[in-house]
Amino acid sequence: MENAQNILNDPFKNKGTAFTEEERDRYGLIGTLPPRVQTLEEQEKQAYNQFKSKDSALEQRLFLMNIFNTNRTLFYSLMGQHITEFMPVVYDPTIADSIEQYGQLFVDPQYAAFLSIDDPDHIKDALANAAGDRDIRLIVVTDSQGILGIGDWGVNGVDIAVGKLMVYTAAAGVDPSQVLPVVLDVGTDNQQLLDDPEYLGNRHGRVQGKNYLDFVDKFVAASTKFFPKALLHFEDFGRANASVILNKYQDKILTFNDDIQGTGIISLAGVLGALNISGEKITDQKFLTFGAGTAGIGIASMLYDELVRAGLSPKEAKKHFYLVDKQGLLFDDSPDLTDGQKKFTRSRDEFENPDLLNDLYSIVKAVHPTVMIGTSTQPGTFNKQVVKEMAAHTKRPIIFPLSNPTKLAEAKASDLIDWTDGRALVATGIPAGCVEHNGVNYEIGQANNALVYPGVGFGAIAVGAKIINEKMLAKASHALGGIVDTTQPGAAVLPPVSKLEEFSTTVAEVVAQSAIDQGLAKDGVTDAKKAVHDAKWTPKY
Ligand SMILES: NC(=O)c1ccc[n+]([C@@H]2O[C@H](COP(=O)([O-])OP(=O)(O)OC[C@H]3O[C@@H](n4cnc5c(N)ncnc54)[C@H](O)[C@@H]3O)[C@@H](O)[C@H]2O)c1
Ligand SMILES: O=C(O)C[C@H](O)C(=O)O
Ligand SMILES: [Mn+2]
Repeated sequence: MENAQNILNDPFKNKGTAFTEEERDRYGLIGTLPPRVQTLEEQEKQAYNQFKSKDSALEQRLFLMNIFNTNRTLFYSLMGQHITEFMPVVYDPTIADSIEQYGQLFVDPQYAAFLSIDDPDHIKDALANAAGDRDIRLIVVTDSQGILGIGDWGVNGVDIAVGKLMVYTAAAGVDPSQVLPVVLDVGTDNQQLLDDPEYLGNRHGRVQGKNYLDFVDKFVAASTKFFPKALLHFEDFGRANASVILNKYQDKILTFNDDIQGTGIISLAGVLGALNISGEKITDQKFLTFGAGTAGIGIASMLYDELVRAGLSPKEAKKHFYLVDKQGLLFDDSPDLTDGQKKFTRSRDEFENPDLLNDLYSIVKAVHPTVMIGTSTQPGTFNKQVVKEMAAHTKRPIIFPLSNPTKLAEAKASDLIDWTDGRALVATGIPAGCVEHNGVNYEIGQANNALVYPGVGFGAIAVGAKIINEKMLAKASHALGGIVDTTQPGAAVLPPVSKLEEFSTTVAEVVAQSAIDQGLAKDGVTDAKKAVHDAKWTPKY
């Protein structure tokens, strides 16, 4: 007979007061719980009332994490019913507050693996200890150098790995006992953390260069060996490392970079949705990406691939892009270009006064973009002057301020609608409420990779895909961008979070089908829908 406390303390097995009398007898639980047996529905009601009684989003989050830590079934059942309300609490933007205060708020390691660069010989042990006897199919790993837009948060970043995995289960139905959050603690350059007596990570600067890359390689080797069926999802690595790691591994193992690829897919989906509404063609658009880092380059690359798929030559496709970073508009001879940026630079002789193209307003005035996407971490930069200038030269300006969390967004949805008199087609990184303008209700799509990575990853895992490639990503974008109700005035460019579970299944199915069609699925898997259906976990006792 199992020890009662082992069951009650195991969030994957625990049902709390919902253990039936027969189960209490079988598992040696008699007398360890109050006598009344509750249903899942009764537990949910009581938990939801407690959730509602909390005064702040952070307190709500801490309460929900308490349930997560003790009973995964109850947590996900509750989240499934209140997905729109819970997403901003469990995930972005509230997750940013919990990351900043990780040491102060710490109560539970949440089954994560903490891998220390000071102890590389124990990578295997750490992974094995954290996984226990669980059959791991999905790993979200971060090194926390670029957490959302808030920068380097050292070991605290483990929360983003936990949070991304929560969305995987809530959205797509990944079995929560088959996931592993991992943080690579390579030190931190965040002085506030280094000075904080309550900081729980390695107290030294970030290890970089060869030693860092060797550590990442060791982690990849160990995790692919131990968990050969698992997808390795990279999250919030720094600008200098994210694309290097993706390029190194994307053709070799089942891996995915959310900030590059997930953000690329959701942005393309949003653009396709917007073009469905405006009736315009993608090949007629001029794209300006403001903040040409990990996400900005991921977005430009995904849009570029779409233009090529639409029939443009690589040379013509490239002409549709204008990348802006700290240096201003990026030219062939701009200093400090990253490899990703070099693919999309412009020539100075295209412009009358290239030396003046240092600020967003001047650039918008010179370029007349039709699509403007912000991944700059610079709040308020899509200001009235910039937006009015853009809107003066295009009928339906497509404007996506994507920087997270809330305090870093390039603009507020309501301002964009106001300044353009309802003409802008808007999506934001964080959730935005409906905007009323001149009697029309404008629904604002959320262009956050959370709307798409769960379906992509789950589809790939469900059919045992060998890799994730461009064709699968394109299928995911089109599946999402196609779910827009163009008949409704003020329609959103992306489907609502309330339907996250439904469209995550759609995305998973198209990705799974693409893997099968390309001969990249596991032998014997021929039916994508069935594979996705069979793999889906539902929160039930
Ligand atoms: N909505 C989403 O799904 C989503 C996904 C990924 C990232 N993001 C957000 O995008 C932002 C950037 O993330 P990232 O991972 O690409 O970070 P990053 O550091 O790789 O890129 C940020 C880029 O912005 C540039 N930048 C900084 N100041 C600037 C300025 N004044 N003008 C122009 N460019 C400037 C930086 O030089 C850098 O190239 C973050 O806020 C993040 O939350 C959103
Ligand atoms: O985490 C998010 O909300 C989206 C994205 O991955 C980000 O880094 O901002
Ligand atoms: Mn991210």
